[in-house]
Amino acid sequence: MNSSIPISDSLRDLLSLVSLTPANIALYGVLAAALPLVFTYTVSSLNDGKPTKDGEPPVPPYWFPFVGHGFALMGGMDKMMSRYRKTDGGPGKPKTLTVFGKKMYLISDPGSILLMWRKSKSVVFEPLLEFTLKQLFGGNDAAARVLNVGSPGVDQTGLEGEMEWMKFVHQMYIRELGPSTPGLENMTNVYLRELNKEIEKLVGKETKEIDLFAWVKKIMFPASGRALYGYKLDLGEEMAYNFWNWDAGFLQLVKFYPDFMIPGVRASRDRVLDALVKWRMEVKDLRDKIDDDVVWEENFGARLIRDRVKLTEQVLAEDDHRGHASIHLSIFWGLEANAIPVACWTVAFALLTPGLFERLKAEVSTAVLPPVEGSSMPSWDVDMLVKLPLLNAVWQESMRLCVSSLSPRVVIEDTEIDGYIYKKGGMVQGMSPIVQLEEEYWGKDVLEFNPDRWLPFPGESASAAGKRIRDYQSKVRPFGGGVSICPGRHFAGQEILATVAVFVTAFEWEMEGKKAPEVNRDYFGAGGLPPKSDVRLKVKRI
Ligand code: HEM
Repeated sequence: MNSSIPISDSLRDLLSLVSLTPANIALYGVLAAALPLVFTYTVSSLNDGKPTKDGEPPVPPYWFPFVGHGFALMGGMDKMMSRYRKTDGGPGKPKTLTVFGKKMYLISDPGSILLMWRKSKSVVFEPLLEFTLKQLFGGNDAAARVLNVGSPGVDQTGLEGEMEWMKFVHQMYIRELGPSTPGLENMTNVYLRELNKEIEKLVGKETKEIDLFAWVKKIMFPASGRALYGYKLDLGEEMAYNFWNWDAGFLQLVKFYPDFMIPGVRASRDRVLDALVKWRMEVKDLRDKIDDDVVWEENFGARLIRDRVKLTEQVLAEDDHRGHASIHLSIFWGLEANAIPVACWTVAFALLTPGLFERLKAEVSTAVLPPVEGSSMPSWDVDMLVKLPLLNAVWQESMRLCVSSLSPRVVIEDTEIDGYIYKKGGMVQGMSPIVQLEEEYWGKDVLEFNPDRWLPFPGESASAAGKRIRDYQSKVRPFGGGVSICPGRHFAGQEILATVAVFVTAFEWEMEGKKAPEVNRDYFGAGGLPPKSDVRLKVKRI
């Protein structure tokens, strides 16, 4: 008899579950909503770690049908990858994500990223040009059309027979920004001259307290702007404010944030566009009066810009001011937005890493030349400067820690990379920032600034050191790769190395007890990363 009591109790429990009380209705609602999620998660977990039936990289488990990995992605690609990294027990396994029915492939093995760049006929950047131009640089349909002509993976209906603007521009990059070209040499010389002028304006013999990052930005923004765009573009304080205010919202623009969530970002970008409109109006009639052989002059700056202005005028209506300005803004952003933060970090580490300042000062003194007439600042043998091992090591290590460049591509034909199939229509992200900070490649001190890892270790043979350092170089790719690799990388290198040389040579610094700030990694994928805080130092001219 005793045993009947529990049976009737459980029956009562069961009946109470099926009776339709409001509490039960709510419970069933929750269960009904959870069921598809649990089902999706269970099925996707069963396939975890295996290639898909089409041979694509494995799909990590996810909960939400259709939304797929969308929510996880919103939490940040870096956090997502570090979770997968833990589950995989090692680095470098590629992943297929599904996001609102679309495929996104994440590649985080350095060798596979390189292979992906080499497949430049079927894995291309061009289908993203229109999005980039409109969403980030404020371009219009007419300007997007210009970039789309001849672009692989972009429907060419209605574009046949028009000029392939991007093709010409890529040729110009090689001609004007390539190593040892007169274009590059002149830009670097102008940059150094303008850097010196800005410094002479701002620093004297009396000691001054500064915020290091803000101060380096203030000096470099007009100097590098003039090296590319000449003297007629407004590079004053308001322009700088608008530029950095817009740049700070860059990731949110990529994610289509509305204006109320990023107040002032689009408005600041429009002010920068206005400045470019004003500049073009002022200089455009001079373009045919300047000899083709002139590599740099004050109106257009570098010949590259003069040639881009001429080319753009062949394909856009003369009065499409926004169209012209947005195309000119893209290279202006490339120039300022990445190189300046990287230079700030390189200077900060050079000054604030114990013992480094004196070593660097001694090394760069071998490339110093007497000041040019009319200047109180040293000048430089740039060819020597760019070969200095410690200076380069400091730059490489700063980029490893402080640049977060993704390399987005679209698959336009099914493509095999390292044994996996990447399907047409999918988007690919080369996850170089993950490689740069992977403990298995760099060791326990992966997050520490250690320029000496880029130099031969004590007792290491030259060939072993060369091999190790080449291997390291293959794991730091801040400039992307393949045919869309950053064309400004040689100028960036020269300008950053020269800036560090000037900053360790021409000033007396008071930096007792100060440390380089922490890197703000919330900006994953944004290029040159900002610091979490500024650092106050005292400085005066020697
Ligand atoms: C440290 C500084 C810099 C970094 C980290 C950087 C990074 C990058 C990256 C990651 C890309 C995309 C590459 C890819 O898709 O694989 C890129 C493209 C580009 N960069 Fe840079 N960049 C820097 C400096 C510069 C400078 C100084 C200029 C101008 C002189 C410049 C102009 C450009 C342009 C025009 C593109 C687009 C290329 C195209 O149309 O295919 N960049 N940069």
